[in-house]
Amino acid sequence: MDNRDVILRTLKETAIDSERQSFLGFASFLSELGPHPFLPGLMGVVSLRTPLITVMEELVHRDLLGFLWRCRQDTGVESPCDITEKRIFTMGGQVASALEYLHGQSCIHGNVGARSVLVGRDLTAKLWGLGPTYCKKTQAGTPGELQNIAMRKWQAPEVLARRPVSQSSDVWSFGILLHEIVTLGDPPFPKVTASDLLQYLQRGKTQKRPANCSNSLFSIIKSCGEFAPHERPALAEVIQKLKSGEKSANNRTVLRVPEPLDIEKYLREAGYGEAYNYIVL
Ligand SMILES: Nc1ncnc2c1ncn2[C@@H]1O[C@H](COP(=O)(O)OP(=O)(O)OP(=O)(O)O)[C@@H](O)[C@H]1O
Repeated sequence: MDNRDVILRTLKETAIDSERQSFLGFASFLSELGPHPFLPGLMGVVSLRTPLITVMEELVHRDLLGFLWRCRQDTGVESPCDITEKRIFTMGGQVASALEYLHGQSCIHGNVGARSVLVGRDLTAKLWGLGPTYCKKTQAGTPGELQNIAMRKWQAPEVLARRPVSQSSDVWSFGILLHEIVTLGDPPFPKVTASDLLQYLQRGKTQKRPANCSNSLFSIIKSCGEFAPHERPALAEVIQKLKSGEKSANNRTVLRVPEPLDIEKYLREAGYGEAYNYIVL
């Protein structure tokens, strides 16, 4: 047995039958996906007695969005928060590799973004947020249907337009994720409301190049953000570009953002509904 830290996901004992089925269905979905170096490891499931539990590998820095926000300022105390351009290429390659693996299993993730990536002690990035993937696999969903209205700013135009989604729709969201990393957690399209986003994209507008973003990183972000799904690159190509970019990327300049995060402004600009409850730990 190895000595990995774990987290326990438990189902409340008062859960009704459909909740039990969904909990166990999700655990079995994870187990069927099998292990991948950049998906959080499933260590075990307690399914025969209550409380039902899935035991998952713990990634100590939790979700990437919160991690990026903690990296914005150098607090002086010892911290692992040194995001360099090289680190972006490395993390991006890890997430892209997990996404390619999911696609190989006939899944569409549907929820790619910094909040759906977990970060380990050694800053390895692993793709999570698989709830919508599981839902899509188990329910015959309408093409382009949004599982969660709060995710519009991350979704490809065909999803916003309720047209058929494909694995290329994940590639669009992956480009948004790279943009989130290089801006240390800025909201996507901050000046456009979520309801105006589709029209904005239909007019051919795109995100501007962030101040810290190199040409090679921005060219990957731009290619993922092509309006037509067939013009976006395949993940294999994205991975190859990230690997080659990683070799020459700057590993010294640590990215920082001078102003502290204003959570209310973030929620507004990211298009989250008021009910969404996000805290920086
Ligand atoms: N294995 C883990 N290690 C460390 N932190 C975790 C782990 N799993 C979840 N967390 C933390 O708990 C939060 C909520 O987890 P949860 O599993 O509900 O994720 P989620 O991204 O909302 O997934 P889904 O979209 O499938 O509901 C994550 O954002 C993360 O901060």
